Amino acid sequence: MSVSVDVRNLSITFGAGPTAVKVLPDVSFSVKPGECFGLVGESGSGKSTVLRCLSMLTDFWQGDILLDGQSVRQLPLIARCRMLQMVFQDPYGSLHPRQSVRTVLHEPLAIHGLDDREARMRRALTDVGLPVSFLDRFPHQLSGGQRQRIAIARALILEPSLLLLDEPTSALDVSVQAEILNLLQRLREERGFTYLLVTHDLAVVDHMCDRFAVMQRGEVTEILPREAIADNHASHPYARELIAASLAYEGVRPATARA
Ligand SMILES: Nc1ncnc2c1ncn2[C@@H]1O[C@H](COP(=O)(O)OP(=O)(O)OP(=O)(O)O)[C@@H](O)[C@H]1O
Repeated sequence: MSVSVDVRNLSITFGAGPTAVKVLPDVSFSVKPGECFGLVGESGSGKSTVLRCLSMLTDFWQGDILLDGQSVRQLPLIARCRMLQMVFQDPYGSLHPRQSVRTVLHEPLAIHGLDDREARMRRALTDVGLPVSFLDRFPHQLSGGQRQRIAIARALILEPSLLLLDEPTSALDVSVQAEILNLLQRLREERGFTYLLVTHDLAVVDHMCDRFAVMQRGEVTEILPREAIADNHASHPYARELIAASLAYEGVRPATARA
């Protein structure tokens, strides 16, 4: 269930002519199978854009993105969806208000022609710690944390190997954040998923990630192991500053301890 990720010389420009902006000039990093790799950095540094390029939600980039050595561009849509899934920041915006949980979970199974659909939907709900009776609920009948669990269940239902997590807890209150992070941690331990996790919060990196890249203005300034946070081992000035600010703010206690 694990997959490696190689991003090589990824670049993208939005717009054309005099208003064109090169948002990612040249990004490279690798993620090992089963690793949780964080992307952190200032707002607008291009973290979400990297995930969108990886998932081909944005497809006009240059460079190479390889999943287990295979170019993501060469993967047919169906195969790509089976290999990687994305969980977005906003559990309110990512679920259609008129679709029941059953519809949300059933749709990918039908598109991919998978059988045993009822059993798969029930298992997905159980996997994310929700009762199967939630199949008949609509988004407005769910709390923010429950919605995010449904978004995770939707991502899991096709049994992908790689999850792209775009600030999966930042729209949630602190105690719910810890629950969702613990859920993601448990799922990775059980299934061996590879995670690529975008976050603003170094406490989340400290809790979840094996390594992380610090981004600034579309560039990876430094790639560090999680252990570099506690005693601020970074050598790039921006990475050092970011970690120092985070340590000063809250001592980068694990997110679970803050709940
Ligand atoms: N479709 C687009 N068209 C034009 N500019 C875009 C587009 N998508 C992103 N950008 C720009 O690219 C830059 C990087 O955006 P991105 O969302 O990747 O940053 P981020 O690091 O994830 O930010 P945040 O932490 O605030 O979510 C921003 O300046 C943004 O305005």
